[in-house]
Amino acid sequence: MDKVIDGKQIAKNIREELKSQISDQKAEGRVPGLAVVLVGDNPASETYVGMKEKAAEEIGIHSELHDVDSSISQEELLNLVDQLNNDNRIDGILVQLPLPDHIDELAVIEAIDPGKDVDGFHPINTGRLFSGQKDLLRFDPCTPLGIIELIERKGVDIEGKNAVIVGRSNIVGKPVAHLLLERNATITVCHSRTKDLKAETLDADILVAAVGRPNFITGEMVKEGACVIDVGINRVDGKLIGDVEYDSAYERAGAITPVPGGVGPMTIAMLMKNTVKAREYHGV
Ligand SMILES: Nc1nc(=O)c2c([nH]1)NC[C@@H]1CN(c3ccc(C(=O)N[C@@H](CCC(=O)O)C(=O)O)cc3)C=[N+]21
Repeated sequence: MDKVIDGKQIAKNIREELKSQISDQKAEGRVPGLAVVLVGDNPASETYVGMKEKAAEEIGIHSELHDVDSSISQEELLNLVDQLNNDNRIDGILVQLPLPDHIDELAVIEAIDPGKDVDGFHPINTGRLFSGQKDLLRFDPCTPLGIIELIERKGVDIEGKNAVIVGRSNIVGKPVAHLLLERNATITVCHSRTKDLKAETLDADILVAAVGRPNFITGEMVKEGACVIDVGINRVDGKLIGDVEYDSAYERAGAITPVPGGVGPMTIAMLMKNTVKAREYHGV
């Protein structure tokens, strides 16, 4: 089988699966609704938000963009979130990050109704993930969820494997560690103070690179046959470069995600999945 994990294709398959669920929801009386809040005019954010809207519309999710000026006050933004919390047509709320410096990101995230937090960033949702709560409604963050889907749909078994995560961010490193742990991997989380990074990564059956540094993980740091997931999206001279030096890592890996076309499209597919899940929870 091909070593390359085709995130673009897998994301497309998932969107197809969601499409039929959404048409059932429509027949039931209401399609899912997603509100995307974009503050200011960061070009990267505009691109991502555009991709999210396009994906939503394509599969029949009602999506609405709330594009507000960067001068919006924190209070006004919290009011907008509150208005969306109380809007029955809206199942999912996404506030595109990063936010301008004068706004307290955490305060905005905490203002989102946890039942509409399709990003999975609210402390209720991260708390339920970190405590292994499976019975109550829980939204897991989209990029980590996409990583798990890529691994599983490639047919790589997670149970009992050594999973090494490089990077400890709240949006990728920490949550993906918990998702892997929940599937009985043995996890190691590495970061800038890790003493011997190469020794750790060479032990990885599953290696997740989420550091935000172009070509940081080289082939000689990859264990023979490992499943390598590259979460990096670094723009270098107008080109997208991952955190993994692809060519050298490809030689050693058993499976590997490209950048672009790996994790990125899955993040968006999982946002759609969480929105459909939110609609299921809210009912008609
Ligand atoms: N509240 C919030 N939720 C997010 O999920 C969120 C966010 N804020 N802020 C920014 C990051 C980044 N992010 C990406 C989504 C898709 C691609 C993606 O599809 N990338 C394509 C390439 C796209 C291109 O060419 O630029 C790929 O990797 O193939 C990348 C990055 C979501 N984020």
